[in-house]
Amino acid sequence: MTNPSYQDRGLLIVVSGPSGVGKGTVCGMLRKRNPNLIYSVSATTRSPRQGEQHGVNYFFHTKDEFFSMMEQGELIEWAEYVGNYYGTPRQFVEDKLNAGEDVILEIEVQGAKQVKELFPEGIFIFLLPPSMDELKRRIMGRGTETVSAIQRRLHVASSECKELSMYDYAVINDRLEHACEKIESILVAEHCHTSRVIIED
Ligand SMILES: Nc1nc2c(ncn2[C@@H]2O[C@H](COP(=O)(O)OP(=O)(O)O)[C@@H](O)[C@H]2O)c(=O)[nH]1
Ligand SMILES: Nc1ncnc2c1ncn2[C@@H]1O[C@H](COP(=O)(O)OP(=O)(O)O)[C@@H](O)[C@H]1O
Repeated sequence: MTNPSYQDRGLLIVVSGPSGVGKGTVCGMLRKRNPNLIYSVSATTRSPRQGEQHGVNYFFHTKDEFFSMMEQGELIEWAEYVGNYYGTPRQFVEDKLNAGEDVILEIEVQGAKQVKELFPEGIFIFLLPPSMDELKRRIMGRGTETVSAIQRRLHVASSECKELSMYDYAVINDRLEHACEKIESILVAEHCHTSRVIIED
Protein backbone atom coordinates (compact mmCIF):
# COMPACT_ATOMS: atom_id res chain seq x y z
CA MET A 1 0.00 0.00 0.00
CA THR A 2 1.28 3.49 -0.85
CA ASN A 3 1.15 6.27 1.67
CA PRO A 4 -2.34 7.81 1.64
CA SER A 5 -2.71 11.27 0.13
CA TYR A 6 -5.56 13.62 -0.73
CA GLN A 7 -6.60 14.30 -4.28
CA ASP A 8 -5.01 17.51 -5.50
CA ARG A 9 -7.90 18.81 -7.62
CA GLY A 10 -9.59 21.76 -5.92
CA LEU A 11 -13.11 21.72 -4.51
CA LEU A 12 -15.90 23.39 -6.45
CA ILE A 13 -18.18 25.11 -3.95
CA VAL A 14 -21.56 26.46 -5.02
CA VAL A 15 -23.33 28.97 -2.78
CA SER A 16 -26.95 29.84 -3.57
CA GLY A 17 -29.77 31.48 -1.68
CA PRO A 18 -32.46 34.10 -2.08
CA SER A 19 -31.59 37.66 -2.96
CA GLY A 20 -30.69 39.60 0.18
CA VAL A 21 -29.92 36.55 2.34
CA GLY A 22 -26.28 37.63 2.53
CA LYS A 23 -24.46 35.52 -0.10
CA GLY A 24 -22.17 38.38 -1.10
CA THR A 25 -21.48 39.37 2.49
CA VAL A 26 -20.80 35.79 3.64
CA CYS A 27 -18.60 35.00 0.62
CA GLY A 28 -16.75 38.29 1.16
CA MET A 29 -15.96 37.38 4.75
CA LEU A 30 -15.00 33.83 3.76
CA ARG A 31 -12.54 35.17 1.22
CA LYS A 32 -11.05 37.57 3.74
CA ARG A 33 -10.60 34.82 6.30
CA ASN A 34 -9.40 32.26 3.72
CA PRO A 35 -7.30 34.08 1.13
CA ASN A 36 -6.66 30.80 -0.69
CA LEU A 37 -10.31 30.48 -1.66
CA ILE A 38 -10.83 31.60 -5.25
CA TYR A 39 -13.98 33.50 -6.15
CA SER A 40 -15.35 33.10 -9.65
CA VAL A 41 -16.45 36.47 -11.06
CA SER A 42 -19.62 36.00 -13.11
CA ALA A 43 -20.67 37.61 -16.36
CA THR A 44 -23.95 39.54 -16.30
CA THR A 45 -26.14 41.80 -18.38
CA ARG A 46 -27.43 43.68 -15.31
CA SER A 47 -26.27 47.26 -14.82
CA PRO A 48 -23.56 47.89 -12.24
CA ARG A 49 -24.73 49.08 -8.82
CA GLN A 50 -23.00 52.05 -7.26
CA GLY A 51 -19.44 51.05 -6.38
CA GLU A 52 -19.45 47.80 -8.38
CA GLN A 53 -16.45 47.32 -10.65
CA HIS A 54 -16.06 45.42 -13.91
CA GLY A 55 -13.93 42.34 -13.29
CA VAL A 56 -14.29 42.58 -9.51
CA ASN A 57 -18.00 42.19 -8.74
CA TYR A 58 -19.05 41.06 -12.21
CA PHE A 59 -17.98 41.23 -15.83
CA PHE A 60 -20.68 43.59 -17.11
CA HIS A 61 -21.72 42.84 -20.68
CA THR A 62 -24.35 43.77 -23.23
CA LYS A 63 -26.89 41.08 -24.14
CA ASP A 64 -25.16 40.56 -27.51
CA GLU A 65 -21.80 40.00 -25.83
CA PHE A 66 -23.38 37.65 -23.30
CA PHE A 67 -25.16 35.58 -25.98
CA SER A 68 -21.95 35.32 -27.95
CA MET A 69 -20.15 33.96 -24.85
CA MET A 70 -22.98 31.43 -24.44
CA GLU A 71 -22.79 30.35 -28.08
CA GLN A 72 -18.99 29.98 -27.97
CA GLY A 73 -19.32 27.62 -24.97
CA GLU A 74 -17.44 30.06 -22.75
CA LEU A 75 -19.89 29.67 -19.86
CA ILE A 76 -20.19 26.62 -17.59
CA GLU A 77 -23.79 27.57 -16.88
CA TRP A 78 -26.09 30.52 -17.37
CA ALA A 79 -29.54 31.64 -16.27
CA GLU A 80 -32.01 34.44 -16.65
CA TYR A 81 -32.88 35.95 -13.28
CA VAL A 82 -35.46 38.74 -12.91
CA GLY A 83 -34.88 40.06 -16.41
CA ASN A 84 -31.09 39.83 -16.57
CA TYR A 85 -28.65 37.12 -17.64
CA TYR A 86 -25.91 35.70 -15.44
CA GLY A 87 -23.26 33.08 -16.21
CA THR A 88 -20.03 31.52 -14.98
CA PRO A 89 -16.93 31.88 -17.20
CA ARG A 90 -15.57 28.38 -17.88
CA GLN A 91 -11.84 28.75 -18.43
CA PHE A 92 -11.03 30.47 -15.14
CA VAL A 93 -12.89 27.88 -13.04
CA GLU A 94 -11.37 24.88 -14.83
CA ASP A 95 -7.84 26.29 -14.64
CA LYS A 96 -8.10 26.97 -10.90
CA LEU A 97 -9.61 23.55 -10.08
CA ASN A 98 -6.91 21.82 -12.13
CA ALA A 99 -4.29 23.82 -10.23
CA GLY A 100 -5.68 22.39 -6.98
CA GLU A 101 -7.40 25.57 -5.83
CA ASP A 102 -10.84 25.69 -4.24
CA VAL A 103 -13.30 27.80 -6.22
CA ILE A 104 -16.54 29.41 -5.00
CA LEU A 105 -19.45 30.12 -7.32
CA GLU A 106 -22.11 32.43 -5.93
CA ILE A 107 -25.01 31.63 -8.27
CA GLU A 108 -28.76 31.16 -8.34
CA VAL A 109 -30.67 27.86 -8.38
CA GLN A 110 -31.13 27.22 -12.13
CA GLY A 111 -27.39 27.68 -12.65
CA ALA A 112 -26.58 25.46 -9.67
CA LYS A 113 -28.63 22.67 -11.28
CA GLN A 114 -26.53 22.89 -14.45
CA VAL A 115 -23.30 22.86 -12.42
CA LYS A 116 -24.50 19.76 -10.57
CA GLU A 117 -24.88 17.92 -13.90
CA LEU A 118 -21.34 18.84 -14.95
CA PHE A 119 -19.64 18.63 -11.56
CA PRO A 120 -21.56 16.10 -9.43
CA GLU A 121 -18.63 16.08 -6.99
CA GLY A 122 -19.20 19.80 -6.27
CA ILE A 123 -20.33 20.98 -2.84
CA PHE A 124 -23.71 22.64 -2.92
CA ILE A 125 -24.55 25.01 -0.08
CA PHE A 126 -27.84 26.88 0.32
CA LEU A 127 -27.91 29.98 2.53
CA LEU A 128 -31.18 30.56 4.36
CA PRO A 129 -32.37 33.68 6.19
CA PRO A 130 -33.31 33.34 9.88
CA SER A 131 -36.88 34.34 8.81
CA MET A 132 -38.71 35.75 5.80
CA ASP A 133 -39.23 39.02 7.68
CA GLU A 134 -35.49 39.34 8.18
CA LEU A 135 -34.92 38.57 4.48
CA LYS A 136 -37.24 41.47 3.59
CA ARG A 137 -35.46 43.75 6.05
CA ARG A 138 -32.06 42.87 4.55
CA ILE A 139 -33.01 43.27 0.90
CA MET A 140 -34.83 46.55 1.60
CA GLY A 141 -32.05 47.75 3.91
CA ARG A 142 -29.45 47.21 1.18
CA GLY A 143 -31.25 49.88 -0.83
CA THR A 144 -29.95 48.79 -4.24
CA GLU A 145 -33.24 47.81 -5.89
CA THR A 146 -36.52 49.56 -6.65
CA VAL A 147 -39.62 48.44 -4.72
CA SER A 148 -40.91 46.47 -7.73
CA ALA A 149 -37.53 44.75 -8.26
CA ILE A 150 -37.51 43.81 -4.56
CA GLN A 151 -40.99 42.33 -4.92
CA ARG A 152 -39.93 40.26 -7.93
CA ARG A 153 -36.82 39.03 -6.07
CA LEU A 154 -38.89 38.06 -3.01
CA HIS A 155 -41.33 36.22 -5.27
CA VAL A 156 -38.45 34.24 -6.83
CA ALA A 157 -37.06 33.63 -3.31
CA SER A 158 -39.98 31.42 -2.30
CA SER A 159 -39.58 29.15 -5.35
CA GLU A 160 -35.79 29.06 -4.85
CA CYS A 161 -36.21 27.85 -1.26
CA LYS A 162 -38.29 24.91 -2.59
CA GLU A 163 -35.13 23.60 -4.32
CA LEU A 164 -33.34 23.18 -1.01
CA SER A 165 -33.22 19.36 -1.26
CA MET A 166 -30.95 19.60 -4.31
CA TYR A 167 -28.22 21.04 -2.06
CA ASP A 168 -25.85 19.13 0.24
CA TYR A 169 -25.92 21.66 3.06
CA ALA A 170 -28.25 24.35 4.43
CA VAL A 171 -26.59 27.16 6.36
CA ILE A 172 -28.75 29.71 8.18
CA ASN A 173 -27.19 33.15 7.92
CA ASP A 174 -28.15 34.39 11.36
CA ARG A 175 -24.88 35.83 12.62
CA LEU A 176 -22.35 36.43 9.90
CA GLU A 177 -19.42 34.87 11.79
CA HIS A 178 -21.47 31.76 12.59
CA ALA A 179 -22.47 31.29 8.96
CA CYS A 180 -18.81 31.62 7.88
CA GLU A 181 -17.65 29.17 10.54
CA LYS A 182 -20.24 26.63 9.43
CA ILE A 183 -19.11 26.88 5.81
CA GLU A 184 -15.46 26.61 6.87
CA SER A 185 -16.30 23.42 8.79
CA ILE A 186 -18.04 22.00 5.72
CA LEU A 187 -14.94 22.69 3.63
CA VAL A 188 -12.60 21.04 6.14
CA ALA A 189 -14.85 17.95 6.22
CA GLU A 190 -15.17 17.81 2.43
CA HIS A 191 -11.41 17.92 1.99
CA CYS A 192 -11.24 14.72 4.08
CA HIS A 193 -14.08 12.96 2.23
CA THR A 194 -13.19 9.34 1.49
CA SER A 195 -13.72 9.95 -2.24
CA ARG A 196 -10.75 12.35 -2.13
CA VAL A 197 -8.27 9.95 -0.56
CA ILE A 198 -5.83 8.10 -2.80
CA ILE A 199 -4.38 4.79 -1.60
CA GLU A 200 -2.85 2.53 -4.21
CA ASP A 201 -2.06 -1.16 -3.74
N1 LIG B 1 -26.78 31.18 -12.62
C1 LIG B 1 -26.02 32.19 -12.20
N2 LIG B 1 -26.47 33.01 -11.26
C2 LIG B 1 -25.65 34.01 -10.85
C3 LIG B 1 -24.37 34.20 -11.37
N3 LIG B 1 -23.81 35.27 -10.76
C4 LIG B 1 -24.71 35.72 -9.88
N4 LIG B 1 -25.82 34.96 -9.92
C5 LIG B 1 -27.05 35.06 -9.11
O1 LIG B 1 -27.95 35.97 -9.70
C6 LIG B 1 -28.80 36.49 -8.69
C7 LIG B 1 -28.88 38.00 -8.81
O2 LIG B 1 -27.60 38.55 -8.54
P1 LIG B 1 -27.47 40.11 -8.23
O3 LIG B 1 -28.22 40.87 -9.27
O4 LIG B 1 -26.04 40.43 -8.06
O5 LIG B 1 -28.30 40.29 -6.88
P2 LIG B 1 -27.98 39.89 -5.37
O6 LIG B 1 -27.51 38.47 -5.32
O7 LIG B 1 -29.29 40.09 -4.69
O8 LIG B 1 -26.92 40.83 -4.88
C8 LIG B 1 -28.23 36.00 -7.36
O9 LIG B 1 -28.95 34.87 -6.94
C9 LIG B 1 -26.82 35.61 -7.73
O10 LIG B 1 -26.30 34.61 -6.87
C10 LIG B 1 -23.92 33.28 -12.38
O11 LIG B 1 -22.82 33.35 -12.89
N5 LIG B 1 -24.78 32.33 -12.75
N1 LIG C 1 -25.72 37.81 8.98
C1 LIG C 1 -26.24 38.99 8.66
N2 LIG C 1 -26.88 39.71 9.60
C2 LIG C 1 -27.43 40.92 9.28
N3 LIG C 1 -27.36 41.49 8.07
C3 LIG C 1 -26.72 40.81 7.10
C4 LIG C 1 -26.13 39.53 7.34
N4 LIG C 1 -25.58 39.09 6.20
C5 LIG C 1 -25.81 40.06 5.27
N5 LIG C 1 -26.49 41.09 5.80
C6 LIG C 1 -26.95 42.33 5.13
O1 LIG C 1 -28.02 41.96 4.26
C7 LIG C 1 -28.00 42.73 3.07
C8 LIG C 1 -27.96 41.78 1.87
O2 LIG C 1 -26.70 41.11 1.87
P1 LIG C 1 -26.01 40.68 0.50
O3 LIG C 1 -24.71 40.06 0.87
O4 LIG C 1 -25.98 41.83 -0.44
O5 LIG C 1 -27.05 39.57 -0.01
P2 LIG C 1 -27.11 38.71 -1.35
O6 LIG C 1 -25.73 38.73 -1.96
O7 LIG C 1 -27.54 37.36 -0.92
O8 LIG C 1 -28.16 39.36 -2.20
C9 LIG C 1 -26.77 43.63 3.15
O9 LIG C 1 -27.18 44.93 3.54
C10 LIG C 1 -25.89 42.96 4.22
O10 LIG C 1 -25.11 43.89 4.90
